[in-house]
Amino acid sequence: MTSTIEPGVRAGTELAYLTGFGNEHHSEAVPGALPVGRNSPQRAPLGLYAEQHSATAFTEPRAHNRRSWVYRIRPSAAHPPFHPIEHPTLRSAPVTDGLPDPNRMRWDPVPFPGEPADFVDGLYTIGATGNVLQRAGIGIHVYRADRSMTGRCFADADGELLLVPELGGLMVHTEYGRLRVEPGEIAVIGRGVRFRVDLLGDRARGYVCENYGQPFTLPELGPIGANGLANPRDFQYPVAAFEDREATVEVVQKFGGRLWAAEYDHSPLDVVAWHGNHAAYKYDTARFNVMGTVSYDHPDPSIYTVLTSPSELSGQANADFVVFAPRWLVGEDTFRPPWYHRNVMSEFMGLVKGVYDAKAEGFVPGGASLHNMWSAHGPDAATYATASTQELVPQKIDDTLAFMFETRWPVVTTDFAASAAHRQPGYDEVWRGIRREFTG
Ligand SMILES: O=C(O)Cc1cc(O)ccc1O
Ligand SMILES: [Fe+2]
Repeated sequence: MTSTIEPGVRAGTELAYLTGFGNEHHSEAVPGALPVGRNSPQRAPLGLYAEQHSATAFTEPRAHNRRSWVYRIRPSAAHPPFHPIEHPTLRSAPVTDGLPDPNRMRWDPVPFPGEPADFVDGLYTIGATGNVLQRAGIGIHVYRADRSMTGRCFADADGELLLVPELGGLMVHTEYGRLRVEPGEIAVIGRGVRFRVDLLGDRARGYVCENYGQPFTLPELGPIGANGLANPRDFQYPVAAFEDREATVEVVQKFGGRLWAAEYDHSPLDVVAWHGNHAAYKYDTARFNVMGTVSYDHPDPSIYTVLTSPSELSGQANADFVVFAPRWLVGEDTFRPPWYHRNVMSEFMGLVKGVYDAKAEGFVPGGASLHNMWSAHGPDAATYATASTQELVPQKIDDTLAFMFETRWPVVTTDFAASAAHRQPGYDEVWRGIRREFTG
């Protein structure tokens, strides 16, 4: 395992978590670091600097408001100028070198870069939608890394980052503390939170939803009731852990669709204590309480929503994160896989492990598919043949995890993803073998 602590670092505490989605959490790595009864005393305890970090406007309703107070060794304001840097495979919306494309698309896993790459180097944009400067839409990326970030931190001012590891575990060191994330788990790094990623193994790969819009929250449950789907208590936030490190650290931030870098003379992961509801968190999808039919028909996949980023149009999400987790299928007189459909929402799918029940082959872990708005899709020919004739005994879908980033806007693919060698040219063929069965 790569070291989780850089030289000269003093980590405040053991790896531990605070539980509860969106709670007013509080944590101090050194006893007495957190002020009591006020956010900004004349002098903060232990010679720390108080700083507010907001993810929502001050005036947003309480139910949506996200902000935290951090108590740090140096205020974030103490930094040199940022200068733009290049990144060959990272793009933002609007994607100007791509085309909105009605074709169904599928890709094999993106190859690892030819040269050593950390989490930031290996980012690769498949597509994006909306407008990064207007805080609407999403970017869809893959990360590929074969080395940890050393002497380097990253922050995204353009969006919060939902990470879906597929290969290899990550230790994510954030300003708010550390998250250890393995495939099967997800992490969300709040907008503007600085972090660096260490690999727990030799290589790591996964998917990223960069959410330019409103922060992810839990979906309403409606008639489901007070419990179910992703339960709030299963979301884990880091305890404070800081780096007291006087050395050159390159801080890279994504701002307005570009990367900017500045050379700090200290680690910005120097928060000794914090309280609030804007941070970073993780969730184990094995905890997802899957709902499904116990009578007939395949339900709409909205019942698999883990997190949603609402848009200003009620019910039409800026982004939904949906998981297809292990579950029992028991529907009677029912075509059990997803039905054939055309959808206003655009559907990007990835696979963490196993086989997805709508695709008998070709959709592989680390691969991806994009079914843009109203593009007709559904089970491949082999899946239809099996599911329309098999005996309908109770069946467990097991050892699998597929997921979907769904958005209300069409996704524009980057030119390099659309023309990539790992794109499957014959994807349409999976539906070609569907036979005419009309008997009327
Ligand atoms: O297209 C897909 O495979 C995703 C999906 C799954 C499902 O169960 C119902 C609808 C849907 O779009
Ligand atoms: Fe679909």
